[in-house]
Amino acid sequence: MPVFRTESGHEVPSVTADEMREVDRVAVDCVELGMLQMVENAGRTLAGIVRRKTGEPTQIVGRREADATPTVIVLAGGGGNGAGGLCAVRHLRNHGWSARTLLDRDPTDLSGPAGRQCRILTKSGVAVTAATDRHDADGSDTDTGLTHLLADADLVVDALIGYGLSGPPHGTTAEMIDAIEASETPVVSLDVPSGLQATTGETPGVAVSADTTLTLALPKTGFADEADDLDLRPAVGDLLLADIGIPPVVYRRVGFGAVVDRVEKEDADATDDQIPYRQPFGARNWVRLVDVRR
Ligand SMILES: NC(=O)C1=CN([C@@H]2O[C@H](COP(=O)(O)OP(=O)(O)OC[C@H]3O[C@@H](n4cnc5c(N)ncnc54)[C@H](O)[C@@H]3O)[C@@H](O)[C@H]2O)[C@H](O)CC1
Ligand SMILES: [K+]
Repeated sequence: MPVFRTESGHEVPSVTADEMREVDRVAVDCVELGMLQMVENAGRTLAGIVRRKTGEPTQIVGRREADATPTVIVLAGGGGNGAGGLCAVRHLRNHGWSARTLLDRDPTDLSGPAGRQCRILTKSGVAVTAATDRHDADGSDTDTGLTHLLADADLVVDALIGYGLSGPPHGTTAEMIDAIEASETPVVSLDVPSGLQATTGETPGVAVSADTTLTLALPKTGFADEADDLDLRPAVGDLLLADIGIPPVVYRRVGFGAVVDRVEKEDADATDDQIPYRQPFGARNWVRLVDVRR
């Protein structure tokens, strides 16, 4: 199991998609942390990273006028990953960023956390549309029109698919991944670059090549390439880890991870509440992961 390291040398164990699902389950069932709370923490941190990357509305230099508003396009799917993207749109707009979102499906097809985040946006007067609903002046199809839209943006957020990828991306989702790949606009992927298997790092079909990946709670095993001396996969880009508020006792209950084991051995008599699993975040709610060891 690859162990990731922060810039200051703090070690963070990685998880497979199934282990992450188990962390989620324990967080919800045993600690009563709500899925929507975790989504909110993910979306808010994502918005913060996007703001850092695009600059204050009055401070942008280079591509735009000094007083321009940064434009961010969030491409969102229908699962937990899309929910985080929709949440980030709200936080970006609250801070004055021009953020809009396009879904890989009709908004009426959303349920669960994505449905809730979508309703919060629409009830706040923010339009949420399917990428296929776009009617471009030049009559171009979804794929081409979307590529133009992305090219005009300052940053694209990829919140289409996270650790829930099942088989090669298909339909509108695959077209949206193609459009991201065809544009040269910087991409921030939420949790996992869409199309990449979180556990193995394989790409069964089209996949996003991210400039930055903001992964949630713990890094995923597939981010390190077993065949290439555990190097970070280039498709992950700059790897950041977000704190989504999961308390250490959840990781202990799930009972995985070399780092967790080692900490337990050092403090074998500690009770659940005392296990000193050291969160790597320090004073911030995200941290950069720079390398990996076995
Ligand atoms: N503790 C956490 O880590 C939390 C993670 N969160 C986020 O939730 C996702 C996982 O959510 P889930 O709903 O299980 O799956 P996804 O959103 O990744 O994907 C489901 C979504 O994708 C579609 N889909 C799957 N495969 C394909 C395909 N081959 N082609 C097209 N579409 C596909 C599927 O139909 C669904 O719509 C995790 O990654 C985090 O981002 C939360 O923030 C809560 C806590
Ligand atoms: K994603």
